[in-house]
Amino acid sequence: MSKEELKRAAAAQALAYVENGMQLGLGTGSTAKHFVELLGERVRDGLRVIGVPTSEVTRADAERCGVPLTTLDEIDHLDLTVDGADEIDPSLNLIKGGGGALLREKIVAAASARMVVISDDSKWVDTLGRFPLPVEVIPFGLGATRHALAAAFAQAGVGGEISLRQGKDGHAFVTDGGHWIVDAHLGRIPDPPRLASLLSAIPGVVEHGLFIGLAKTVILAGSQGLRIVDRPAGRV
Ligand SMILES: O=C(CO)[C@H](O)[C@H](O)COP(=O)(O)O
Repeated sequence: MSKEELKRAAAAQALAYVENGMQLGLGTGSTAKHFVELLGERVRDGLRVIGVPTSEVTRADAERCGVPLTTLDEIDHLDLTVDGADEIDPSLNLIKGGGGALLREKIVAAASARMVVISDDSKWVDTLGRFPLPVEVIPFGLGATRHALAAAFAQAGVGGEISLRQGKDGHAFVTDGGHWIVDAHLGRIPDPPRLASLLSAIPGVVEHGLFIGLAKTVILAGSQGLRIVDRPAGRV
């Protein structure tokens, strides 16, 4: 199976968690796009759901696929969010934000009773950090924010280069919220919850790509088939 087929297989399995009448968070990225397309097929067959997209790209995909949409202004909670991830560890902590949608993705996941992550099995790692950690920042005061980030990384016992993400036009990549993203090349994050708290305390940081304790279930598709992993009880 190709990587795209694996992603689609994981997305198809996530449909098993969808029930009639549900309010759904719709993730961003190539794997989440498969889910939106498959959900659209079900909607055309009569499934009644309403979705909140986590990015403008996903909004356009969902509209194209005929999935009815709302916002977290009109409703205040979701039953289920289905989203991809860049890395997943055995405690089901995640790195997200490779596609630049981490802020809306985290708001939507936090408003959901359940977050199901769909992925091919290449994203499963023993320790988070090989994938550069995205941090969404306010453009104002970037130098000071970078300095504070470096201090937080040192305090957490990690270190590495911090780079400002660039868009296809060669300028700073701008998120749907009008912010910038820096990617921190840390290699290894031994204590993700501690690093997450340190990053959240920095004024210029809008949000970071560590998703701690949000994913309840991960559906991994690999050459041997599907593996469903639920978060171990009591683990953050
Ligand atoms: O966090 C994300 C976007 O901000 C994506 O879920 C993540 O980057 C995975 O994307 P893909 O499914 O394309 O590998």
